[in-house]
Formats: sequence, C-alpha cells, structure tokens
Amino acid sequence: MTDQSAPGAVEPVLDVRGLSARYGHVEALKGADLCAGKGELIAVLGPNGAGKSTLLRAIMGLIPNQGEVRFEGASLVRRDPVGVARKGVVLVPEGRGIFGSMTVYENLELGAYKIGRNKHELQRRLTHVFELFPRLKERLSQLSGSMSGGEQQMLAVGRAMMADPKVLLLDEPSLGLAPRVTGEILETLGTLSASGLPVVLVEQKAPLALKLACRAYLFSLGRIVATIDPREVKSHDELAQYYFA
Ligand SMILES: Nc1ncnc2c1ncn2[C@@H]1O[C@H](COP(=O)(O)OP(=O)(O)OP(=O)(O)O)[C@@H](O)[C@H]1O
Repeated sequence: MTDQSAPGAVEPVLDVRGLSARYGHVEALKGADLCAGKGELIAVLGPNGAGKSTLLRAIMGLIPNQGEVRFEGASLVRRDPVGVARKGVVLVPEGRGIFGSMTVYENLELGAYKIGRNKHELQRRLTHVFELFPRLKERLSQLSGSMSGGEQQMLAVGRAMMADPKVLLLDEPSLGLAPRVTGEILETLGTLSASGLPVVLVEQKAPLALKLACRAYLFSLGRIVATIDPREVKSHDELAQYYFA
C-alpha cells in the first residue's frame, strides 16, 4: 500500500525546491522543500515568525527569492505574482485582502478577471462558490466591509475560487475567527482538496490543520524542521517539542 502522506506518493502539482528569501539581513526562509499533489491538503505549521507567510509570498513571487518552484512539472522561472496567478496558483492572503467598499458580488467578479465577458463561465463559477458558501449568495449586494469576519473570510476563499485555481494557498484563514466559523471554513477546504484541488494551508492552530492535512511541514526559524504524518501525532503535546526546540 502506498503511504499517501509521504511526499512524492502523489505526483506533485506544486513542487518547491530549496526556496529561500530574506528581508534585508533577515534570512526568513532557508531552503524549503515541499510539495502538494492532486487531492492533497498540506499544512504548514510553526510558531510566530517561523517563515510560513514568507514561504507563500516567495512561491507567489511577491518577494525576491532563490530556489525553484515547479508547477505541473515545469519550472516557474522569472516568477512574477501576476504570471504565477495566471498559471492557477492562487493565494488567499493573511488579512483576506477583500475590497471592503465593494459588494460581495463585485469582489467575486474580480476573482474571475481572466474570463473577460464570458457570462456563462462567470455563472458556472458563481454557482460553485455558492455551493461552497451558501451565505455569500444571500449577501451579494452587501458591502463586503460590513460583513462579519467569518463571512469576509468565506468571501476571500470564494473570490480565490472564482479564479478557478489549480493550487490554492491560504495564509491563516482562521485568524481572529470564532471556532464554529473556523470549522466551517476549514471543512470547506477539506472538501475542495478531496475534489482534487491541491491546498497549502498555513495555520497556527495545528490541531485543526492536522485533522484535515495528509502531511504537515513544521517550520522553525525559516527552516522545515519536521515533516509530519498527522496520523502519527498521538497528542498535540508531541508537537510542542518542535515548537519549543
Ligand atoms: N516585511 C518584512 N521586513 C522585515 N522582516 C520581515 C518582514 N516580514 C517578515 N519579516 C521577518 O521574517 C521572519 C518570518 O516572518 P513570517 O511572517 O514569514 O513568519 P510567520 O511564520 O508567517 O509568522 P506569523 O505566524 O506570526 O505570521 C520573521 O522574523 C519576521 O520578523
């Protein structure tokens, strides 16, 4: 039987090799190797300042970086954020990045910027997003800035889905949210990965992420210090040894 949690057990869609990035003299990411394949949700864990957000920014080409990011087997050379997004690698950033003075519908429409005036495709994608988050359908004309934090996070994920991603990256979608709505959103991410979409989830709340993930990468001081099979984590105290090592 193949061990589905082992890196490489599934053909990687996103394959990150030796990725490094720095802010001035701060070496925030030091040679990260990780991958995510079809149907895999991988968790990126670690304490504050471990380099998790930097990893996502470097994959997207939002900050200068060294190393290689391969997408569907080909190297994403000279990565620029727009080019990476056009390929289908889509980031839901920390803080959500939605436009508060625009309606829910307008935010969703922006996510589908690549399809131009193709109304049929727009409708198809909206229908999918409403299946994932029925609440958004009820709030289409509401200014998104007036929605609750949980609803705004649903919109951020919904808008990313409007781009029809081939890989979805999320930076702490649970930040500041109540446990119930966090559960709802993470469950939806589980559904998306089960439908085949590779999902890379940066998450501080390790126990929640480990419930969904097939594999977790634990970061500390810019490095991956452990690759974890969530089924082997007997208690969450076990993880603490890495957090406080
Ligand atoms: N714009 C920046 N300028 C300088 N240093 C930065 C910048 N952004 C991050 N850093 C530093 O890089 C390191 C990694 O930060 P990063 O935000 O990637 O960590 P993180 O694991 O995502 O933490 P958190 O969970 O708190 O968001 C930290 O030491 C941080 O202080």
